[in-house]
Amino acid sequence: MSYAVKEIFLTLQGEGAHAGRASVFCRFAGCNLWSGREADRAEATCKFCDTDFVGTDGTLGGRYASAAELADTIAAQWTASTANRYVVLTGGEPLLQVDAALIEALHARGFEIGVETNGTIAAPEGLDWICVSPKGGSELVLRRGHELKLVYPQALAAPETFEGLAFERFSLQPMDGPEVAENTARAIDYCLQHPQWRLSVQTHKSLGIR
Ligand SMILES: C[S@@+](CC[C@H](N)C(=O)[O-])C[C@H]1O[C@@H](n2cnc3c(N)ncnc32)[C@H](O)[C@@H]1O
Ligand SMILES: Nc1nc2[nH]cc(C(=O)O)c2c(=O)[nH]1
Ligand code: SF4
Ligand SMILES: [Mg+2]
Repeated sequence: MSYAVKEIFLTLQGEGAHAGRASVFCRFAGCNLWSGREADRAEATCKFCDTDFVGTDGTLGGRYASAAELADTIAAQWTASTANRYVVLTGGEPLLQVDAALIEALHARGFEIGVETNGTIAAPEGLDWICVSPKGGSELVLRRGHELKLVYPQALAAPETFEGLAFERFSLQPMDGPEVAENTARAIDYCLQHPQWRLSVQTHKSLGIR
């Protein structure tokens, strides 16, 4: 299988339970909940996306012909010693493309594998940290995992809907956009009143890193 990748870069995980962790990000092209074109945003299932995942024109973007080729490119971005290697597979929607061959190739190179997913597609075996971020109006297929990270507020996805699911960690992430200040205040209030949830701020944005 070949892989369509938008960009690959080394940064700190900015969000959720692993915030602050050195990570190679592999952003796959394409998503099943939005075309990525502004003209289609109003009709998309997911309308608030903060990411350009269209095409393969980003840093180290391209079509990778094999799992080994993609895993080698990811490994080449890791500048530290081989200890604590961590890769975050994101997108776009990574589970449209991530398969057993890629998981095996990344593990063989010493990586722990995290994934950021919208939860609408079943996950292959072997992922080390599955972070599910449900989108109102879509069907949630991944109903257990390591982290559930809800962008807040969403009209069709109240936190109460998810609080009984089998996740180790529940993160509430203020929706970025024109109302981020108000969304952040509301998320803080929600976490104070519902301590099952922990606030996830997008630290990379305030730090000015990718
Ligand atoms: C760009 S998505 C890619 C992975 C996957 N498609 C998903 O939605 O989880 C990465 C993360 O950014 C979050 N996100 C996207 N747009 C956001 C926004 N405007 N404000 C806050 N978080 C956002 C998503 O919910 C997800 O947790
Ligand atoms: N630093 C940083 N952390 C992130 N965590 C999740 C991201 C994503 O777009 O999936 C992201 C991202 O784009 N940058
Ligand atoms: S599901 Fe993820 S990648 Fe797709 S449009 Fe929504 S936030 Fe963006
Ligand atoms: Mg992002």
